[in-house]
Amino acid sequence: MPPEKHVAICAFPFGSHPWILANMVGKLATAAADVRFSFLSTAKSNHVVFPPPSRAALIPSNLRVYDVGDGSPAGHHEASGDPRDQADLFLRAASANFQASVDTAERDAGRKVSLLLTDGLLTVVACEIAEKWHVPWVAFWFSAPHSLSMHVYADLIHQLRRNADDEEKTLDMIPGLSVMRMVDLPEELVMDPNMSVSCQMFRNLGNVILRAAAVVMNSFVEMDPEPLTADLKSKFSVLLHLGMLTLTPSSPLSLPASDETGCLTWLDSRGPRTVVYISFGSGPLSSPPPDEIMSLAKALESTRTPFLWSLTDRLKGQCLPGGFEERTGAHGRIVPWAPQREVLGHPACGAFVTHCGYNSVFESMAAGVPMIGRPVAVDQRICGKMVEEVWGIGTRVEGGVLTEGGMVKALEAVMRSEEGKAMREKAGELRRRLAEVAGPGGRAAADFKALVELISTS
Ligand SMILES: O=c1ccn([C@@H]2O[C@H](COP(=O)(O)OP(=O)(O)O[C@H]3O[C@H](CO)[C@@H](O)[C@H](O)[C@H]3O)[C@@H](O)[C@H]2O)c(=O)[nH]1
Repeated sequence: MPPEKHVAICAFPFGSHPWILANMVGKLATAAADVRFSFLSTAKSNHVVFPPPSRAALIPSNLRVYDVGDGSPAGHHEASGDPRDQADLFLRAASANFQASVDTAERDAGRKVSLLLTDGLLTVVACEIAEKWHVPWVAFWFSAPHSLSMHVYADLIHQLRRNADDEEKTLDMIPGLSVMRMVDLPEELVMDPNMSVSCQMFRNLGNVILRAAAVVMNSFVEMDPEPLTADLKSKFSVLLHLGMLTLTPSSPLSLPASDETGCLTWLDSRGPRTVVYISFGSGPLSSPPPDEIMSLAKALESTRTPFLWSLTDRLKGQCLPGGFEERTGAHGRIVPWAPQREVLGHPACGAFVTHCGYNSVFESMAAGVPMIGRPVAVDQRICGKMVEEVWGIGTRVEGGVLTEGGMVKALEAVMRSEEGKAMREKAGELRRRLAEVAGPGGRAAADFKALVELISTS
């Protein structure tokens, strides 16, 4: 007999988003074995997240993966160039492309879709499809809860933000956000909505997401400021907190954690808390400009700080000073991809230079490692601010950009000073707290059960 329920999952196929969604869906498919799940993303993203044949074998049997068009014009192999243009092309065609793939998925399953599960960034598209098909939809919010709140209050923010002088105004009219300023707003919220399809969609997101049957947060209710959580709870029909989806026990579909690049073995040979780990996330939009990468490299070389750097071959070729790898080979290592969670959890890891992506910040916190933040885009200013000003577990680089002098100071402060010791102690306290709330008795475990129930009965 075919499974009774059929959940279609719409992925936003950029950066870490499809990985985290796939990890979550892997867990849901295991927990709700009689529900059919159809995971829809671009061929390029599916090929990375579910590469054949080895990882494909790990996919639960009730989960099928379908390719959707990436929006590139007919005749082009795939959208190319600026990642923002790729996102725009994808979003422009997303509604039609998802609907076409769902038709195939429904034919394969012999069942109509009963629920749509979507990345929160696809809110406008998902709402349009779900309302057309008369099915409920659930949105996953993978970023900081603060940024969701900013989207929900976008109209109010836009009324109050009239000119450049307003940039330093705090957002104290929004519950739980009094520490944030206008200038910390995610850029997709402040971009001119007439610029592109994605700008329009992101600008409308906050109003439309209120119509979701449920919103699932990638955070722990116990870790978020109470006024913020209480306010969001009052706005949504159902608000669930599944904890950091990359932290809680992984499904077979979590990000690759194997140590193919030998990072952990290399760390084994280093002293406790001596190595600085560097990564600017999983997508090209989050990398600082080449001259800043160059300045960071110079600071690592001049201070002889042991380092492990996750840096793509392209950036390595473009941005490092000539002969850098040869000169620093005795104390540094560059790899194209690192098993980040394991690296941060290694005793040799003393600090993390990060773009302050939401997952990276929480992975560092879960490992008790202090951070040096260089926020680059989207929600990273918010996360950087939390790290430095609210949690006290790191510092942002001087002037907001990487310079050799600023980086030397930051390394000294975090790796070797009393200030750095205090940051590490606070990070250690948060690590213990996170371990407690992520456990089987925590709220995240109860909310996961509630989501499985919702999926199985909607
Ligand atoms: O060598 C590497 C590099 C990255 N990662 C993993 O990749 C993920 C990166 O996630 P995140 O830190 O959130 O960065 P982005 O991939 O850049 O994430 C995008 O999506 C996030 C969630 O919406 C936002 O917070 C960020 O600002 C946005 O850039 C983390 O789980 C890392 O552990 C590795 O495992 N190895």
